[in-house]
Amino acid sequence: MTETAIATTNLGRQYGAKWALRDCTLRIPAGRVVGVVGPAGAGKSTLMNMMVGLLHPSEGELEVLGERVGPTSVLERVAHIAEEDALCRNFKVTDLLTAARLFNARWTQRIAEDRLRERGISLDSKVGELSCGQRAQIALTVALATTPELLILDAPVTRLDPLARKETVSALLAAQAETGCTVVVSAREVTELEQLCDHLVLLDRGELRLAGDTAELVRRHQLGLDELVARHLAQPVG
Ligand SMILES: Nc1ncnc2c1ncn2[C@@H]1O[C@H](COP(=O)(O)OP(=O)(O)OP(=O)(O)O)[C@@H](O)[C@H]1O
Repeated sequence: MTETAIATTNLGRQYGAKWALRDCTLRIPAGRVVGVVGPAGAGKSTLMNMMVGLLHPSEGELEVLGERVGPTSVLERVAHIAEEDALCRNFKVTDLLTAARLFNARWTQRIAEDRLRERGISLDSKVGELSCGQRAQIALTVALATTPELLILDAPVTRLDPLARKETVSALLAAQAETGCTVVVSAREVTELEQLCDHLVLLDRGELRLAGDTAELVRRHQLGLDELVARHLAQPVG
C-alpha cells in the first residue's frame, strides 16, 4: 500500500468558462477517514468524480493510490458510492450482488452476505421496497465486498435520518478499522461527519480553503471544528 492515498497538483475542472474546481493541491495520507466538506456547489462531487475517473481534469495532476487515474488503472482498487441513490430498484438484493460480482475481480461474496445478514436484510428483498437507510447499507455492502483500498462516498449520510446516519458512520469506522482502507466522504456540513473524519478537506466555490489532520488543525487554530470551518468559508457576496 502507498503512504499517500490521493495527491493532486493544481488540479482543476471547468465547465465552459466556469471553474467547478481550480488550483487544488492536496495530499491525503493513506489509512485515514477524510471529510470533504463545503457548501452546495463547492466542488466536492467534481473532486470525487475526478478521483474515480468519471470526470477528466481540465488541468493539473491527480494520483490515486500512487498511480495516474486511467482506463487500465488503479480503479479496481477503488469503490465509489455516488451522491444519487443509484441502486436498481427493480432488482432483488441477490441480483445486485450477482451483477456486482460480475464486474469486480476483487469481489468477496462472503463479506456481502455476512454484512446483510447482520443487518437483517434478506437477499430476496426487492431494493425498491427497502428504506433509505437500508439502501444506504446495501450500497455500502456492495462497495465493501469489492475489498477496496480506497472507498469514496459522495454525501452518504445527507439523506439519512439520525439513526441510519449513526449506523452508517459506525459501519464506515468499523470497515476502516478492519481493513485499513482510506475512506473519503463528503458532506455540506462538517457536523454531518462528526466523530467520523480524522482528516479534513474544506472546499468553497471551487477553491481549496483548508486541508489537514483535524486534531492538528483544531490544536493549531485553537478553535472547534465547526468554528474553524465557518471562518474559512468565503464571506457571503454582499
Ligand atoms: N455537468 C455540469 N455542467 C455545468 N456545471 C456543472 C456541472 N456539474 C457541476 N457543475 C458546477 O460546478 C460547480 C461545483 O459542482 P459540484 O457538484 O462539484 O459541487 P458540490 O460541492 O458537490 O455541491 P452539492 O453539495 O450541491 O452536491 C457548481 O457550480 C456546479 O453548478
